[in-house]
Amino acid sequence: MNASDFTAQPLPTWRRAVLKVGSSLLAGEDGLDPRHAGALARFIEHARMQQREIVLVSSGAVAAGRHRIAAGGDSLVLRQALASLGQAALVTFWQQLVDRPVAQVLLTHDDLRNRRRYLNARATLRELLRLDALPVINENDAVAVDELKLGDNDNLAAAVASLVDADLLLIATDIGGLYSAHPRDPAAQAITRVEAITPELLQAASGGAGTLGTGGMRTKLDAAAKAGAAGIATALFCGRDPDVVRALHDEVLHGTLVLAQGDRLRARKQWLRHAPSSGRLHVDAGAFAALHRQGASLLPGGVASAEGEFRRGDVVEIGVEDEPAFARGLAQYGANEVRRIARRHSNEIEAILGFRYGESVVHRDDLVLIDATSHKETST
Ligand SMILES: Nc1ncnc2c1ncn2[C@@H]1O[C@H](COP(=O)(O)OP(=O)(O)O)[C@@H](O)[C@H]1O
Ligand SMILES: N[C@@H](CCC(=O)OP(=O)(O)O)C(=O)O
Repeated sequence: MNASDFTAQPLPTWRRAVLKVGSSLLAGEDGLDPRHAGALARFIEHARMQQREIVLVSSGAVAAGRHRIAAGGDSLVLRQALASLGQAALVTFWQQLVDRPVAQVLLTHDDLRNRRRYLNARATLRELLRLDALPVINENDAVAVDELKLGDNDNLAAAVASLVDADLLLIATDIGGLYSAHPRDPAAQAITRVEAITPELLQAASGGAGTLGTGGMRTKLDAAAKAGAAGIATALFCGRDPDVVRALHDEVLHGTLVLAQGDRLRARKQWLRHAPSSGRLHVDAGAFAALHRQGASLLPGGVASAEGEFRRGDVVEIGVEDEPAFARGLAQYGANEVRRIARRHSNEIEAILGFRYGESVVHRDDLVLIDATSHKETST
């Protein structure tokens, strides 16, 4: 069983991806081992040169912690302690492999279910990408408890892919991709393309993890199903094979591609178009032109006033004075905050409010233009 079982295929077009790297690729005899991570780091740097963005979800804290302290057993609380012992080493490990600042972000499922924390995590990650830092995400193992735990970083990576509006989820593991049965079965066949995740496939993937990993192929398929439902394709590949990783530079996948269910942007824009709105932003002609022609974000300088009592994260309509709305989007700031920063420069937000979620009132990723007369969706 190796990567040559998987015939080459093009990667879907992408501009922002989440790359998940499993413990199976990082754990060595003396703690974390850069042998396989080096090629992945070069891929991350190559993507950056092509103006692409990568958010890294990296396992390996438990493996790093195990090396630092002699402790037997495998209880949940011991794993949590080991993750705490190893997390700093994990982030330092990645920092040594890439040329720009890395930023540690620890998340739990609970964070992503809580509306305020979800929005804050999203704003922080966007800001890190804008600053050209490499976010390195891991589960916040010390506080994750059974019922709140995402269970594994494969599912965390899928949630993060939706959170940051990624176009692609890349999962690097220690095997070439998905097989029709556990790879210990000599009859197992490589599956290069998955159009729908069926109960049979889930069954085929349920034979358990490798010695170092946690979830095995099953959690990777669960993650691919979640990403797919959000319109994001998943590519599973072997991060131990430098040729496989190198091929990604040329948009070629030797592994398994799990297709998305529908188009991500369309699904999201469709939702924005129909979700109930909680208020309205009245904008000036300059903002109208910027949003319409350049696909820009709505900055506070272009906002004349806010109507309604919307909160941060609510859907709002956007219109010029009292004309019919020409756009809809998610407000980055609540109505009272928008009233205070309206007509001001983005640089002044922090001085006025005492905090800042980002420079825009509505980010362009969260904006859909509508034809004010026919209310048909137009492109942004
Ligand atoms: N149908 C299958 N196809 C491929 N791998 C499978 C399958 N079923 C179980 N596996 C196991 O999943 C492992 C990869 O998952 P895991 O050990 O959790 O790695 P990681 O640390 O990268 O998450 C493989 O090494 C393999 O042993
Ligand atoms: N948060 C844990 C990883 C849990 C996990 O999902 O591991 P893996 O199956 O190797 O991706 C750690 O950093 O060790």
